[in-house]
Amino acid sequence: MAFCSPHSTTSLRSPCTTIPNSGFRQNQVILFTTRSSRRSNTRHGARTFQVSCAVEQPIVIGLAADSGCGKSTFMRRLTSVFGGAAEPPKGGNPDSNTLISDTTTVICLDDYHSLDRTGRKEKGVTALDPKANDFDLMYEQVKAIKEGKAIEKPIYNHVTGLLDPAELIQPPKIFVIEGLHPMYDERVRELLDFSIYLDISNEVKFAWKIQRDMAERGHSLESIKASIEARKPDFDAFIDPQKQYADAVIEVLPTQLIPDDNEGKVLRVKLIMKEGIKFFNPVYLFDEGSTINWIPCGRKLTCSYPGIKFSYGPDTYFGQEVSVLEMDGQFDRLDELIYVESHLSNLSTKFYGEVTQQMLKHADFPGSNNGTGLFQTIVGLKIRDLYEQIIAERAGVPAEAAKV
Ligand SMILES: Nc1ncnc2c1ncn2[C@@H]1O[C@H](COP(=O)(O)OP(=O)(O)OP(=O)(O)O)[C@@H](O)[C@H]1O
Ligand SMILES: O=C(CO)[C@H](O)[C@H](O)COP(=O)(O)O
Repeated sequence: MAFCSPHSTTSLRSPCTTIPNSGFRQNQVILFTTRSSRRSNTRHGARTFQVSCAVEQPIVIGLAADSGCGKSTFMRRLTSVFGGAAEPPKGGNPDSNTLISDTTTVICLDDYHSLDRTGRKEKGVTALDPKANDFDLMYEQVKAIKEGKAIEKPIYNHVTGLLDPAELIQPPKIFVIEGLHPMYDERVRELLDFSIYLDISNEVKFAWKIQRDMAERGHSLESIKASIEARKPDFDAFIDPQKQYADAVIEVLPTQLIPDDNEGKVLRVKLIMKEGIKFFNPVYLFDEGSTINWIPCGRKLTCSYPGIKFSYGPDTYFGQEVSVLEMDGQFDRLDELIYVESHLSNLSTKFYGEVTQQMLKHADFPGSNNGTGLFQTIVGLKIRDLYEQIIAERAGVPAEAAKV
């Protein structure tokens, strides 16, 4: 398919020629960004220009969390709810951080690091520091995607620690920005149709990091501790405060079912859902708005020590009204989750048992036997529902007609 002529003559990667299998439609707006220097650890000459005029307007979802806190796992669950597998852009940089499926494109905001690894070291800043990130470009490009324009997004290469040449990102139906700062910059925050924060307590983060970085990456216990400690001041200053802006927060804490537990294997997980968000109806247990404690273990749910406890009720979070659903403990048999599912309402499922089916499908993902997997799956379903309602509203048709 051929592109129209750009309004600017900046030298680009074939902006006006045929790109096979690009999926571009005629009359689509394409916003390109170029940078004159790739080697530099700061960005120079970033520019954008428009090619023609256009069409589809994606919904934009923000997912914030610290590194190693389950963003990728969550994204795999979300993509699966829409069907189809998510893959890096075909034929592109093998170290791309982007994942594309039929419906969703997930970009990692690490790609907006303005300082590479050496640059951060020289300046004595961490990747969590806003000074190491280009929020102007992030805003400009998320806005462009939201307007249905394609972008040339930079790539931060986690293997080399360098800023790689940009990759072409086309507007999908659902555009997810995941990373350290999706809700940090007010301009970017305003573009989000829905936002999620994964709030992993220090104890649990430490346990997960040890599990991954010691077992899979050969790091020592001391180096893991040191890395967590080194990040903590900037995490507290720049990442953690974003949770007040999230429409849904998944908070992961040590269990209260085992006194003084320090293993971090059994988890207490809270799904904190803001009230009054358009197209988002919080999930509830038994009776909307009531306060409920429920121990489902018994004839219909097999539970070994320490058991499972659910709680649900209204609360406030950063001064805002929320509903909180909590699960402490873990499932012995995932197929029995259907019993729990049948007591939850407003799940936005398309058929009875869809939550259980999704969980069984990804039983090998981290957290599938506890509230992290359950609540990530539920939030995935809520995002699908939100998308369908937004599309229906735009088209002026009933939500049923916009089902994916
Ligand atoms: N729900 C969970 N239960 C137990 N462990 C988990 C869970 N989620 C993530 N982990 C652990 O944390 C590791 C990192 O998870 P994941 O890759 O999803 O996080 P991430 O935020 O995308 O990380 P990064 O930003 O470093 O790429 C996993 O390999 C696993 O060890
Ligand atoms: O906080 C992070 C988000 O993933 C990373 O540490 C940051 O992107 C820097 O990456 P690297 O350690 O590969 O240089």
